Amino acid sequence: MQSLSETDGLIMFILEIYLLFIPILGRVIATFLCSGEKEVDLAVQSAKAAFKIWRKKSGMERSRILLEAARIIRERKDEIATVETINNGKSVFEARLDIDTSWQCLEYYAGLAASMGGEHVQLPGGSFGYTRREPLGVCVGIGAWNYPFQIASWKSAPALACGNAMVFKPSPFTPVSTLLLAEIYTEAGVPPGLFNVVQGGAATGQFLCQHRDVAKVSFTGSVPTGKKIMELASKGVKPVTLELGGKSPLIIFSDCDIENAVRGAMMANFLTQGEVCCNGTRVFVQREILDKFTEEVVKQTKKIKIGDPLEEDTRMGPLINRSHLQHVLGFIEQAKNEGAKVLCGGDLCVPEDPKLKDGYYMTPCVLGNCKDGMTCVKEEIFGPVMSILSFDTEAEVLERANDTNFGLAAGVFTRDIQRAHRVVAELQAGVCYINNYNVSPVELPFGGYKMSGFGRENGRVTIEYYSQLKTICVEMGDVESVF
Ligand SMILES: NC(=O)c1ccc[n+]([C@@H]2O[C@H](COP(=O)([O-])OP(=O)(O)OC[C@H]3O[C@@H](n4cnc5c(N)ncnc54)[C@H](O)[C@@H]3O)[C@@H](O)[C@H]2O)c1
Ligand SMILES: C[N+](C)(C)CCCC=O
Repeated sequence: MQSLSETDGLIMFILEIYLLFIPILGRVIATFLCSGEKEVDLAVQSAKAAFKIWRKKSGMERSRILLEAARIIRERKDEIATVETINNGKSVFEARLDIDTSWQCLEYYAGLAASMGGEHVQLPGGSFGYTRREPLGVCVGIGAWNYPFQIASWKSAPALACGNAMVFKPSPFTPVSTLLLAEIYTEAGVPPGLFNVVQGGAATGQFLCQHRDVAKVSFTGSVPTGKKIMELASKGVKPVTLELGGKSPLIIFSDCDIENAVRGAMMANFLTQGEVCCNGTRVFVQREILDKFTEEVVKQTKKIKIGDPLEEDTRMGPLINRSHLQHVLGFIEQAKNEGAKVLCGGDLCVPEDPKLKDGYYMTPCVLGNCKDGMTCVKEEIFGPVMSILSFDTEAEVLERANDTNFGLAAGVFTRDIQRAHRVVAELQAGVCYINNYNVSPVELPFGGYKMSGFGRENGRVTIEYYSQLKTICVEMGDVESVF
């Protein structure tokens, strides 16, 4: 049974049922049963049975099934995006981009599945050794609510390509779209139970992390929860991947293409209502262009169309829930008290359409006159709030940009190619963008430095996080015993 403290007042746990509120309308659309210890065990056991079949398949066989799943996702893209929008609140325009990076991820790992292998090493006297890259077993994926379908795809695609099974727990705020992914994998031909979904909050997550038949935990969420997951997993000496929060710097030098820098800053702050882990929310602008940049960014921010995210031209929908909305507005109040200036937005927004009156909408906010010590500059807000800071020199901005416990992402806008590479080499962040922000080609690894986590998603390297290496030593002569 879930404890009431986890409900945040939004999803009300009544015995083992919870009520799902949708952000667009601010009302209940469904009820769900939470998975308890028994259901978690059933899911793990069925994944374990499927793993026995799946691990024996060749890479080519796994590849074909993943490609089929990718094809079905592409075919059902609009439907999945609509479900994601209803559940999360992000604009359907953006949700479609999330679905694109999901099927692309499946295609990418389908492409790698057949070429995963070990190496052969010649030893003296004709003896030799070789390595086998083997799956881990039943892996657990635990997701956040901001990119529900994408997170489940980014975790399951490499896991399955490597021959693992996965039990996935989405956030209880966004339980729906992951079920479509499970349905699609089944339709594509994975053995029943290979990708299982359990529903619930912290308690369900804990059962998963503690289960003795779970080989690995891949987690996306906040730093405090990440620490708990690491502690739980350590008891079973299970490897973990942690994709955690951030407070990333975006550095705009005065020699940049200013129109692109403004577009980049908007991409870095306002996707998914600002509820993005890698957002570049500390926008450092070189003093010579501070006024021009700020004026343009405020002008563009005021133009963002807020409203029903299912409408084609809407670019900002509601935040995930009421308590998060209040949390974000609280940061803006505090920023004002600490001396920041609200240049636009930062207010509750009631769209004209009466059916949206109870939704969780706010106007995107740009804060000026920000200083390094302010709370809005130090803490992850996870809402549509951009903090603008000025700087004078490269050395100074690098020091200030790195002065944080987070290290997920960073960006730099400049026309000086030497400076761009010099600066990113010094930035303490797992993902750095030059002259763009928040694009996510699945061919490139994604993940953080410092307290933003470790392990990676996407890219070739992620194979290493979902497999283990076995060494086989083969003797071709007689045993030379020392005894
Ligand atoms: N680095 C990334 O790739 C990435 C991506 C998306 C979101 N995030 C981060 O996620 C956070 C927002 O998401 P959130 O509010 O859903 O995070 P959260 O940490 O509250 O919850 C994440 C998931 O963990 C589960 N959970 C909570 N307590 C648990 C416990 N004790 N044991 C096991 N599972 C538990 C939740 O039910 C949910 O499924 C932000 O900090 C954001 O930066 C990071
Ligand atoms: C697709 N983005 C924008 C890079 C976001 C990745 C997941 C972070 O929350």
